[in-house]
Amino acid sequence: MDEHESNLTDNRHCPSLIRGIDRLRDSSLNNGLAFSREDRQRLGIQGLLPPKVRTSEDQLKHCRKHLDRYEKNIDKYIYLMGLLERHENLFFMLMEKYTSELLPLVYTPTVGAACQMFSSLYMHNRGMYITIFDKGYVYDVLRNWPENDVRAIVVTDGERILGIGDQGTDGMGIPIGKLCLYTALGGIKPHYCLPITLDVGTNSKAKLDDELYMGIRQRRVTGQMYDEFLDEFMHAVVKRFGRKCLIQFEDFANANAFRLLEKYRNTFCTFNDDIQGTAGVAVAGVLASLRITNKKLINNVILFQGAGEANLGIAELLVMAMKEEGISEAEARSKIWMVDSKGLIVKDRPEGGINHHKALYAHAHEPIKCLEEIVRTIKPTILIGASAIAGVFTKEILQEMAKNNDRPVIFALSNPTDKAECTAEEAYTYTDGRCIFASGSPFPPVTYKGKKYYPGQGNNSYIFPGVALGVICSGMLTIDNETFLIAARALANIVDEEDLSRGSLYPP
Ligand SMILES: O=C([O-])CC(=O)C(=O)O
Ligand SMILES: [Mg+2]
Repeated sequence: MDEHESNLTDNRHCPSLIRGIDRLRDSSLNNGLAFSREDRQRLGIQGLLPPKVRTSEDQLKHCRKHLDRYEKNIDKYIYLMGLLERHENLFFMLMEKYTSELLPLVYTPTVGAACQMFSSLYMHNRGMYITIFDKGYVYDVLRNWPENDVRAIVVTDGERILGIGDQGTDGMGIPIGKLCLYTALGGIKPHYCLPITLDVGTNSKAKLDDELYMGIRQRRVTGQMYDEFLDEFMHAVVKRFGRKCLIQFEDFANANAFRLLEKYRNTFCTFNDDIQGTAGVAVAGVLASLRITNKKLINNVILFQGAGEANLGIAELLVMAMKEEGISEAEARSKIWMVDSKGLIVKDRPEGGINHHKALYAHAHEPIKCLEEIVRTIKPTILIGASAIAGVFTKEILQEMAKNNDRPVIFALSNPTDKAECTAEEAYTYTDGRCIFASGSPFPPVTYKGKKYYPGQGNNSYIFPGVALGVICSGMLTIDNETFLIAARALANIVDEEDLSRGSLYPP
């Protein structure tokens, strides 16, 4: 085996059997100009490449230069995805070398913009598209995937991509991006990973009206037909790839996300990243913040703006963590308040709209609509937003948080960047530099009154690649919620004093 065949590509086929132009066309076996003269002779690729033989180091330098030529992030995304298609190993070497710089290009926030224009960017296939018209034949479609040893699938139906809503089939950018992180951060071999979009239609008028749109051109199928399709998919995955194949649900709409998790969590190897992965990262951030506020978790009052997948998932995990500090479930829930589109969630709210997940946090209180008034009344120590309402944490709200707390904890978790509840700069400025801030999408450091603050990125990317690696390595057949509390504690424990003193609740 030549020196550039990294362990990413092994145990799949016998490398020396794939020769000539096929060798260059297989992204997982291509070494580009790093093929040595001997390799070129031996593999029948002499003359198919320019004469220069480059070291991996030189290849990385070349990629870096190439990448830097692009000004717009979306163009960098296109370049990087092209590199992945041509030369997988080099792509992942680049990701490893420049992780923090490249993550926002391959993943959030750029991937959001990519999904919005995915059909018009389309150049090459990656992953599988299974449509509602394949109902009855999902297993046969899965048989078309050329790899037999798939260990993990990230699947979306594209209905709630980040905070930007229904993207239909174009939501595919998300499973692709998530699985890039499986390899780049979790070290999971690329050929173990399969991104899948289930296309049941889209309710996005922009997509339906776009003549370049690649998905099926109809409104979303719902109800029994949708459920049967999902059920067929789950069973087809097990039949095709085995019971241990991990299925990560990503960016499904709220009701389906909760319903499908309940339905499958005890019988399939599955988790929902938006509910459980986000919970893991947010709880890790909260646990790390306690080292700054010098409080026990149970001595906090936590207010959630938004009562969707992310916040309800975080709340559940916080309840679990508080119970471990010795209080009852009821007591733990009493410390958590939620706000949805109709205002503070309270018992017997006249407007109703409280499903059974939200009802767990509906306390006896006067109804209040306005978030500012809610913050003034409830006096939270921790304020967490995941409602995709940009700017909902106003100057007044941030000032109120600073008035009531020495070190207010403020998380603006919505993605991508332009959906954040407030910017890092707003958070530090309006709390006079005292807040402990984290956001879902990355913000650059902020200098306020001469001090530089480094906001942490409370994104589930700290959780899902590691959880997936653990699940795959241990052969777990189901994944309980405790897994995510363990992950949260593990993450909080590697936040060191230097991170905290820089204002960051997460490691770099
Ligand atoms: O993808 C991300 O950056 C985090 C996430 O799961 C979401 O916002 O849906
Ligand atoms: Mg997501």
